[in-house]
Amino acid sequence: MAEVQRVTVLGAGSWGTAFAKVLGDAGRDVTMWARRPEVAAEIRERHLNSSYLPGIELPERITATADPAEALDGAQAVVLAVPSQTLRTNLSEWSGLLPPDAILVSLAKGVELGTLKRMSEVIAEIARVDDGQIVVVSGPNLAKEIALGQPAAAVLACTDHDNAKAIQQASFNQYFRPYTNTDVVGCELGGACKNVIALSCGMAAGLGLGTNTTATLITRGLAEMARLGAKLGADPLTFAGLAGVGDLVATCSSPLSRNRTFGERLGRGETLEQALAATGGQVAEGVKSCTSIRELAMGLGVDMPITDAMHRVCHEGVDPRRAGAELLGRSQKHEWS
Ligand SMILES: NC(=O)c1ccc[n+]([C@@H]2O[C@H](COP(=O)([O-])OP(=O)(O)OC[C@H]3O[C@@H](n4cnc5c(N)ncnc54)[C@H](O)[C@@H]3O)[C@@H](O)[C@H]2O)c1
Ligand SMILES: O=P(O)(O)OC[C@H](O)CO
Repeated sequence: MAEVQRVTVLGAGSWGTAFAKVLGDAGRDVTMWARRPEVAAEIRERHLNSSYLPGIELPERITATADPAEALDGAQAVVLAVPSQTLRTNLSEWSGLLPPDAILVSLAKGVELGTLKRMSEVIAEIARVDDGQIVVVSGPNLAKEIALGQPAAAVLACTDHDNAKAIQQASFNQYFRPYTNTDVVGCELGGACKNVIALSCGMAAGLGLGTNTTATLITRGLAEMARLGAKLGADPLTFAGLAGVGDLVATCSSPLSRNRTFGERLGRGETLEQALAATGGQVAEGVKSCTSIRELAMGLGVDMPITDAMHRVCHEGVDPRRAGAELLGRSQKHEWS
């Protein structure tokens, strides 16, 4: 297994920047690509990214540029840290610049609208690489907490165990503990589905509901993501791990979660447009993934009632209170049917 020392992070948003810090604190040489030249300059010259992680000092070994060719030169691993729905377009622009043997690391948690592909499937298609060259990062990783150096674990999923190990070696440090996993399907579905469930938990909070409701949504959310995973060949154990329960608990309960916050605004009566405006341009993936995951599930005959409800609230104008009442009014069933 070759040691990974030179890493490029494409995307300087919240998680891209926090993950770059993880790598820098693990002793790697990191070059970030930022879409806005002023963000690149601030990272390079002042070791700050005040637009996304105000007050966080970045390691001196992180540099940044707005030129993707410069960023990718000599990279042994390339971290893709852009939103799910723009990954295809972003990567199409970069694919000719990727060093051929570089391990591609996916941070995005979503399912592509239209194609219904997971992120590693989009990467394999656009970068024309074997799936063993793609490592998926998932788990309870709220960017701000990680950037503050608060302890957290993550999963690095790859069909090629050596490549997962290489990124594990490159990223573990005093506060970040990554585990390897070979269940790419389960880890990606967990990461995408939990965003939708976090929307529902936020919505419940916005409606003034308490902990029993949150726990019910988390647990039944877990049941519906596990049903989808089973149909797509995921390992059921994955959903009991960091990419399943772990990420659900973090995202569904933290006020730092963009998805939970978005749902809370809808629950309080804001419109989709008002909630979108309040994100300040940061991505709440569940708002789009509720539609793609619902379509994926429907095509496979998998029942995902909470995801369906979130789609109808976000995109069909259904009132959150009515969506809640309809969820409760469905026909009675066995817990595991
Ligand atoms: N923030 C977190 O705590 C966190 C943790 C784990 C996973 N993730 C996932 O990582 C992915 C990236 O999240 P983030 O928090 O860094 O998002 P963000 O919204 O904070 O940043 C997105 C970055 O992508 C760039 N970008 C490039 N092309 C873009 C385009 N066409 N439209 C919009 N942005 C574009 C933006 O400039 C920005 O630097 C998401 O899928 C998210 O679910 C986020
Ligand atoms: O802020 P959110 O809702 O995008 O969630 C961030 C991470 O995915 C938590 O693991």
